Amino acid sequence: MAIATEIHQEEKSPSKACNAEKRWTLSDFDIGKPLGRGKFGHVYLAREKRSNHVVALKVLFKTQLKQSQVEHQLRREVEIQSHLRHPNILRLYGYFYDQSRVYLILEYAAKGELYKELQKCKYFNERRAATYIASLARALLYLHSKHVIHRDIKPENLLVGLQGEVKIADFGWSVHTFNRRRTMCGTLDYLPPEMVESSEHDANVDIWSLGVLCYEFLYGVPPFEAKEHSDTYRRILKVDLRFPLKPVVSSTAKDLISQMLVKDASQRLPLVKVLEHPWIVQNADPSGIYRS
Ligand SMILES: Nc1ncnc2c1ncn2[C@@H]1O[C@H](COP(=O)(O)OP(=O)(O)OP(=O)(O)O)[C@@H](O)[C@H]1O
Repeated sequence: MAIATEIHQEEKSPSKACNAEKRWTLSDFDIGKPLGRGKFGHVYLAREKRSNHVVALKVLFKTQLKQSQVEHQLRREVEIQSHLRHPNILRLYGYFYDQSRVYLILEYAAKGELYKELQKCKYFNERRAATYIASLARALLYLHSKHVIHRDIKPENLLVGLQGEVKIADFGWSVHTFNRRRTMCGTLDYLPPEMVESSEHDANVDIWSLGVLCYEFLYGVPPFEAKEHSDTYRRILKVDLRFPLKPVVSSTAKDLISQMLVKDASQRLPLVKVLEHPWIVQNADPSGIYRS
């Protein structure tokens, strides 16, 4: 399957192909219905005219990007995401811009946002949660092999493809790194202890977030939720992990969560072991697609 970036690249000489993304313009697309809006702009369903490929076109306003000083972050996001190729990572095919806007050409995730599904169901059954967690563990393994740490895994950043496959969609906080990082970022509920303490962190931060996500999938709320931010921080630092009686969750699932939510980052269950954990083996659909 090839969107026109790839088709164009094949048609052009190699030197021109290097700049393939820069040659897109709005007139290359038929614009369809709005898919949603974010902080910095709108997302539309669109079709690339030459290839007929359906995509999601994200339109960002330069003034808003400048005001919020996120141009650097966006550039990093585009640079990282455009090089990734994995079934559980949303493709970024290319980008272009005009005087007032930046356009991102994204893979279309037909089933929309995962957190809406979670809100609808309140919590997922174990087969569904395990299928998503296994897919995400595979996607994170791939990212880490490319020295990319995501740092912001949470339901709001996950989309669902046509077949029901989960896709990591937002790379705003990701970093390409060979070193250990010391930057403070991410959303409170999913912050690992070493990031709360602003100390050095590495790819193991994503294992922590996967543990938080697994808990939220199964219980419908994140594990360290509290009314005050300071209390959430305190609960994270203590790893104040409690499993409610309802909904009923298997002890193997709780075992996996407990092995991912470990304060010492180096002691968290490695992603390869997550995939071998009995709860994943027994519950995850190997196809990565949850069928209700
Ligand atoms: N590739 C996509 N396929 C399908 N729907 C999408 C896609 N990208 C975005 N959307 C929809 O458009 C909405 C807005 O997306 P966008 O990424 O701009 O904002 P956001 O991630 O929700 O918020 P923020 O601006 O805080 O990052 C999403 O919530 C989703 O419903």
